[in-house]
Amino acid sequence: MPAPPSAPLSDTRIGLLGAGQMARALAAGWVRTGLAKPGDLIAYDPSDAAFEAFTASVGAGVVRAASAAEAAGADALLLAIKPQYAAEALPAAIEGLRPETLVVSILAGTTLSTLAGMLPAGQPLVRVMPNTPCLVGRGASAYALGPGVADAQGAWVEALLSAVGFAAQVPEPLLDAVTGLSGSGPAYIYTIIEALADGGVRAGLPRKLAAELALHTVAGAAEMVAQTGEHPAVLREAVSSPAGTTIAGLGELERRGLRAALVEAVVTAAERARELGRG
Ligand SMILES: NC(=O)C1=CN([C@@H]2O[C@H](COP(=O)(O)OP(=O)(O)OC[C@H]3O[C@@H](n4cnc5c(N)ncnc54)[C@H](OP(=O)(O)O)[C@@H]3O)[C@@H](O)[C@H]2O)C=CC1
Ligand SMILES: O=C(O)[C@@H]1CCC=N1
Repeated sequence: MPAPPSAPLSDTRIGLLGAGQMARALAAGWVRTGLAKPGDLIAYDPSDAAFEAFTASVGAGVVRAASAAEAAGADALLLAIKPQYAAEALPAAIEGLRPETLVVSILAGTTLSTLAGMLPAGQPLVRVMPNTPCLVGRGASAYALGPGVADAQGAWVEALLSAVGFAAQVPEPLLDAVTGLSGSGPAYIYTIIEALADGGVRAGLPRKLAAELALHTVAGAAEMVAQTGEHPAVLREAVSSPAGTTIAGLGELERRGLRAALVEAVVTAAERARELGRG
């Protein structure tokens, strides 16, 4: 099997080191969009439960590697373990790596330079920060190319990420901020959806209806920003009648600091990514 990117995406075998939440979201997204077949994916994860969940999401036919080295023998290797385990897990994978194998890391905080120090000299390496909505084709990912990566390999990564959502190439120092915003961001939005639904219930709505209205309100508002191209403030003003309900609700959000809380959440998560990178 030729190494990426000379092979068509669909003919490239992708090894995965770690088959947990994020590996599952990416792999299932690739299969869902027809970019990969389950049999193209060879995953190593010591956890039976994680591998079973991986197979259930991605599809029958995914290959369970018996060792990290076996997964690393694919055409590209996705590093999808926790950053804290990298130093311990990578030596076993390196035994199976070929010099041309493209290593794609999604480890929060772990820099290209740290990873390169753990891999054979000259190993092509890309650092990516995806997010779990890749599972449904609505991911938001950013990536930075390592020094030895050919343009065509960068294009391969861009295609891999674009298949499951938005993707942007960035200078590596921005990736910790990306982690704080879009990597962790789905969790902030799930919290907002949950809280809106709770508010609906407090205001008297049945729980199921409140949950549906909260979900569709968030999805619809995001789609309005995407489709109209308007600044969110313009769209917010269009909802806010003078002396109306919305301005009363917004006042409460300002008093209770929602805006500042979200800003600080992103900044604090980005700082945590930097801390993880320092080991
Ligand atoms: N979850 C997210 O939203 C995002 C996560 N990331 C990054 O993705 C990476 C994975 O995160 P996530 O998927 O959430 O984590 P998970 O814990 O869900 O997945 C990691 C998996 O790796 C397994 N594992 C542990 N040791 C090894 C090993 N030596 N070899 C192979 N597999 C091993 C774990 O098993 P066990 O549980 O038994 O230890 C677990 O099943 C992290 O580096 C994270 O920073 C990036 C973007 C978003
Ligand atoms: O919480 C974490 O560390 C990972 C990285 C980005 C999202 N989840």
